[in-house]
Amino acid sequence: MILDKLAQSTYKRVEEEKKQISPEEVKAKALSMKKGNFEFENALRSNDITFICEVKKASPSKGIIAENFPYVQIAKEYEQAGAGCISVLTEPEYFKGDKKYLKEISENVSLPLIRKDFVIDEYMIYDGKLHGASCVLLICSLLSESTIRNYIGICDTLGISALVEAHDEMEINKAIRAGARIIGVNNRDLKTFTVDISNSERLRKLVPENILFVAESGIKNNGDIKRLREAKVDAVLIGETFMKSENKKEMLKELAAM
Ligand SMILES: O=P(O)(O)OC[C@@H](O)[C@@H](O)c1c[nH]c2ccccc12
Repeated sequence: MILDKLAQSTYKRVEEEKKQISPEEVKAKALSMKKGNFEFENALRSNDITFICEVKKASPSKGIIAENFPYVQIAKEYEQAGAGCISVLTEPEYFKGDKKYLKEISENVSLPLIRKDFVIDEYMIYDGKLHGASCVLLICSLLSESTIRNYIGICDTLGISALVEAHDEMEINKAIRAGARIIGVNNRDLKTFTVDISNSERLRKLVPENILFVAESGIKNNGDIKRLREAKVDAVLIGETFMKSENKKEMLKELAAM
């Protein structure tokens, strides 16, 4: 399965990173920064659906999505278009992401940013904070319930949020028990790569209203947004549809239309 490969390669990457900057140093540096104000989750609490727009060059399911990849400019366009938050892929091998994209984008836009990566070590949370993240992704199928709870605690000390990603009913319950304040449902099945928006519609019903809910992946048009609005999701996470669109402002307007 692709997630196993991703986890393995991430593990190796983090071991290399620890040789450059030790875990103690990354932690101390992150803790010495100004504590965040949970900007990411606050942005999701607005009345209407919040758009989390993703900066993504490639993916295992689609290969290269954007040959031309002016990441800072893309992030600025998202900000001007009216996005609520931005997701930045930092996984280098399968998504062609980079931590420097996150850092540079944080220096050029003021929207809350999520570090989109496969967090398997607390090192990545502290390092995410150092690179300007207001949120990290915690994937249920990669982490135990107690680890998720522990990582949310680390995020709390830094004033950043955790988006806990679930695929099915069991993982939703795991996320709730672990104390998630934001749960994301990936509409893409990572075994088959097929997408189905009804996954979000179905699982939304299992999540209490006080927990923020994000529908992720495979969102293409205004009809999809209408369905998800009706299902009472708080936010949508959209990558490919925006990355492939020439005019991101027009695209967001079209998607958001009531
Ligand atoms: O490009 P899409 O289909 O709009 O999907 C965006 C986002 O949901 C997807 O990139 C994603 C969802 N969960 C992830 C976990 C890791 C990496 C990437 C993802």
